[in-house]
Amino acid sequence: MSATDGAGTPEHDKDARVVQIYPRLPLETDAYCPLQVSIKDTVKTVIHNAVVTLDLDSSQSYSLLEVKESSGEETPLDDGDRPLVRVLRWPPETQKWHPRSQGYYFVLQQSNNGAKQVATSKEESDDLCSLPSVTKEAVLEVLRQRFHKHKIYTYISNILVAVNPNRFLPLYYNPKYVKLYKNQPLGNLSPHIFAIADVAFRTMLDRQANQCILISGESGSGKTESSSYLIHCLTTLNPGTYAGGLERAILGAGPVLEAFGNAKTAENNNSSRFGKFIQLIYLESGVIRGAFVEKFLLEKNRLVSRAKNQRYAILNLQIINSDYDPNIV
Ligand SMILES: Nc1ncnc2c1ncn2[C@@H]1O[C@H](COP(=O)(O)OP(=O)(O)OP(=O)(O)O)[C@@H](O)[C@H]1O
Repeated sequence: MSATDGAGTPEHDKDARVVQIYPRLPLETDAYCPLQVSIKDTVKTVIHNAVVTLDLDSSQSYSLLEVKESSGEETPLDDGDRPLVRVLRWPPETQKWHPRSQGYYFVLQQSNNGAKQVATSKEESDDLCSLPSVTKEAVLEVLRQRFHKHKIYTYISNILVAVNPNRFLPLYYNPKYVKLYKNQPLGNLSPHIFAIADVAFRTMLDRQANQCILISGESGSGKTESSSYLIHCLTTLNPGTYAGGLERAILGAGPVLEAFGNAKTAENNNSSRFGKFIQLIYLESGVIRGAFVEKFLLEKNRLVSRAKNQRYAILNLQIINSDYDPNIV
């Protein structure tokens, strides 16, 4: 087996298949590694085989990410996961060789490449309150240095500052971090949005009192994205909650609201032109019963008119650009 430029169409026998693994190395390359994988092979075995096949530095550690959609969302796999089991859940046409542009492949990434280094140990700069002098320059410099180390979160006491990375950092949001931050006092580990969710959840249970998380920032800073991560964490903290379904239902309401209330702006391609108040309703035991999403301050004028260099709301724009006949409805 060897790394190829992806032109070949590997064969497979009935007990094993050839899966497409694309290495993400410090030097960008189009090479890929077609690897024969059996149903029993774990991620650890597959990584080992890929590293040998691609002649990579075996003293480094690597991780394997599953990419399903062509949009490129990457799911980090655990060492014990079995890649072929995942492949068998993909559409049949993607289970044999197909162009990378269609999605459905694996990425092999060096663990120190990007967000794998979500160091969970504490650092002095984790909390801006510990700076010897708190000036605007010092604060910005610390945030900048942390950002370059892929540390997008920083505390100011019990406030979390999130810097928008403008790209998906898969390993930052690995489900294992929900478990890691569970029942940890704030500040015990490196700053993370899951720590905020966990503290709110625990305080609600301990005090049997409502808790509120306020997300604020300028347009495009990542408020909507952060609220999704919070909901993901809050719906998975209690094992009694059927997390997947509820999380899907709450987050699934987002695109519908966004069709009416979002518009492309200079700052954000999908800017929310309304505020959102999301309530998660819990039983005393901490099991979620449901959720309310309330909208406020909708920029209604965008539905009927637009200022210079501004766009209509997404749905209006689609209606305007389509062959839609208003007499039909
Ligand atoms: N934590 C994150 N990880 C990866 N990408 C992010 C993150 N936060 C924000 N982004 C990126 O930045 C874009 C803008 O973020 P988002 O829509 O959440 O901003 P916002 O503060 O809600 O903006 P607005 O106020 O205009 O609605 C997102 O579409 C996403 O691509």
